[in-house]
Amino acid sequence: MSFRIQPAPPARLNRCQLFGPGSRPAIFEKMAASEADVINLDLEDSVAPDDKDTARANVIAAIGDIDWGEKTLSVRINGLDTPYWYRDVVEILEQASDRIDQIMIPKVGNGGDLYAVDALVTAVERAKGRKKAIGFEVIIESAAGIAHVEEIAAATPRLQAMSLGAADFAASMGMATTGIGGTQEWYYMHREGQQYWSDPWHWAQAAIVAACRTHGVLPVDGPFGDFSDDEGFRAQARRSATLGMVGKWAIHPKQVALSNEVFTPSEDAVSEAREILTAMEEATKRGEGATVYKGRLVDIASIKQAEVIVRQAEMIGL
Ligand SMILES: CC(=O)SCCNC(=O)CCNC(=O)[C@H](O)C(C)(C)COP(=O)(O)OP(=O)(O)OC[C@H]1O[C@@H](n2cnc3c(N)ncnc32)[C@H](O)[C@@H]1OP(=O)(O)O
Ligand SMILES: O=CC(=O)O
Ligand SMILES: [Mg+2]
Repeated sequence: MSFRIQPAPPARLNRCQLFGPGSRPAIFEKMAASEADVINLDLEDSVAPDDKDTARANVIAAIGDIDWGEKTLSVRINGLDTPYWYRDVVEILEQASDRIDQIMIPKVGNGGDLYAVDALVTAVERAKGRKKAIGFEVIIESAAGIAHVEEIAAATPRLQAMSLGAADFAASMGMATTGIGGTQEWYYMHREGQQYWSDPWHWAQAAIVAACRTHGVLPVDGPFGDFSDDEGFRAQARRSATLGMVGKWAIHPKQVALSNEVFTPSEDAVSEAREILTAMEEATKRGEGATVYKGRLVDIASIKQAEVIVRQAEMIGL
């Protein structure tokens, strides 16, 4: 309980973030033509060390040269524990066109990491007279990141979105898996000869959602590595949506439609939400705070739940 009003996150679509290596410019036009709401041109882990400079140059050129439409355009820079990151920030902000919307900072461990990047970004923006302030998005993908998740969410007004990076997260936590996201073979309960799989990502996702919602940041689920497993992707994305996340990464173009499908409310969900709002309007006129809709309780909290879905539908134009 608090007298403070929960801040609204940025009012933009973030159902799918499509990634592509900055060292592979042949796919940039395909990324731009995709149905993803956000494009992440990667300078980090999908780019080999010897290709870092070329990838950076490719990305700087592509930001201005390619028609990215209405998409949010983001570049994932290298981590603060590498020799590359400062050059990523400086060269992008000195040389790339204003079309870039965000930089994504991987492996953040505390609020101080964002302070450092913010200081550098602010200095370059001022020096170059850049009019459009760049936004930040971060990846929580380490033990330190999840331990300081709320501090990170509160660290800078530039922060727009926060993703869970299942691959690095698993490595940092020492998890016994090489799978990127999704069901993990050993994470099960056993009862009467049956195995019941549980969700090892749940607690980290819930912590991210809570930190994000407290500070008006968009919570996003990261990669699902097995791009041949559509049902696995769908199940992971549905769990994320149920927990309050607004979208998911695609590390292959075939995952874009799956992510958009899950994070776009269905016609039935939208009409039900609208009906709940109507039922509550009528209840309010009768002086009631609670009423019955399709045999179940709806009350003032139901208005807020329904509004989440209706707002989402309105943004998408449904
Ligand atoms: C853990 C993390 O950090 S995840 C984030 C970082 N990782 C990444 O960015 C990886 C992004 N994905 C990729 O690099 C690639 O999709 C790979 C390596 C997984 C697979 O690449 P390919 O072997 O070329 O895939 P595939 O042959 O199935 O591609 C099918 C088509 O999609 C295109 N394509 C492949 N990846 C992408 C992409 N990310 N965006 C747009 N188009 C793509 C291919 O060019 C090909 O196009 P075509 O039909 O016109 O020839
Ligand atoms: O960067 C993403 C991850 O899963 O690691
Ligand atoms: Mg990572």
